[in-house]
Amino acid sequence: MSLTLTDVRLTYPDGDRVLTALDEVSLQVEPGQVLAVVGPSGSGKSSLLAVAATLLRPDSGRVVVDGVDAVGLSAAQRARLRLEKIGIVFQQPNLLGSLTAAEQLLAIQHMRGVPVRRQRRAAVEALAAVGLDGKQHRRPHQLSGGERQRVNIARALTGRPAVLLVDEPTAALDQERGGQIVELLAEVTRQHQVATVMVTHDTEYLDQVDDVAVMRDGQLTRSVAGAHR
Ligand SMILES: Nc1ncnc2c1ncn2[C@@H]1O[C@H](COP(=O)(O)OP(=O)(O)OP(=O)(O)O)[C@@H](O)[C@H]1O
Repeated sequence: MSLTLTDVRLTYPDGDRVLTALDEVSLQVEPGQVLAVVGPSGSGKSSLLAVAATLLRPDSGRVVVDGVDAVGLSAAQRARLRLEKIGIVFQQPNLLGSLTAAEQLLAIQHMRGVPVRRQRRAAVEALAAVGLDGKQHRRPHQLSGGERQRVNIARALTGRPAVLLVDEPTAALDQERGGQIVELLAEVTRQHQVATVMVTHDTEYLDQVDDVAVMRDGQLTRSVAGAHR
């Protein structure tokens, strides 16, 4: 249930030249671990998440998700891999406005072909596990920003993914709620034994993660400060 990137190179066309967004990037995240990736704007963090999510195919290198080498797969096979093994938490909780918190989770299960009736109880339990006990009937506008992000995290975990990819989860939150969200991510990572990569600008929460890597000009280096656990 781990995530491994080996010597990943990704370029974008840039006029008559190419821009190297990821320059021989390697990383490994084990089940139950959170790797935080920090770095300046434009350094390649979103590109890294997109490659790890198998949304972008690298020019070269290997991306192995829970033992499956994703680079050689067709688009349809990658879509299935994402559905079965990868949970994604975006910066803005992109919840559907007309659905309740529980229905957000059920909609994903429906897309996976799981009969919805059997899943209702699991959805309520998953929401309780992220601290939303009793709020399963609320629609997004009836939840706070932090609570919406909790629904987002519960939804990403619904399919029991091997890998959780998180993009700036605290960007829309104040410091206290941001800290609580990172704490929750660390907790669910251990409970569900997922391999989590979290891209963040917020360096104040890094004491809660297992490892920190720094992205600069497309190159990823391990930070000394991160190796504290
Ligand atoms: N679709 C694209 N086409 C061309 N260049 C791109 C594309 N997407 C990103 N880039 C460039 O690739 C580099 C890395 O971008 P990326 O979005 O991965 O950085 P980032 O670290 O996530 O930045 P931010 O923190 O601002 O979100 C930047 O120079 C960016 O301009």
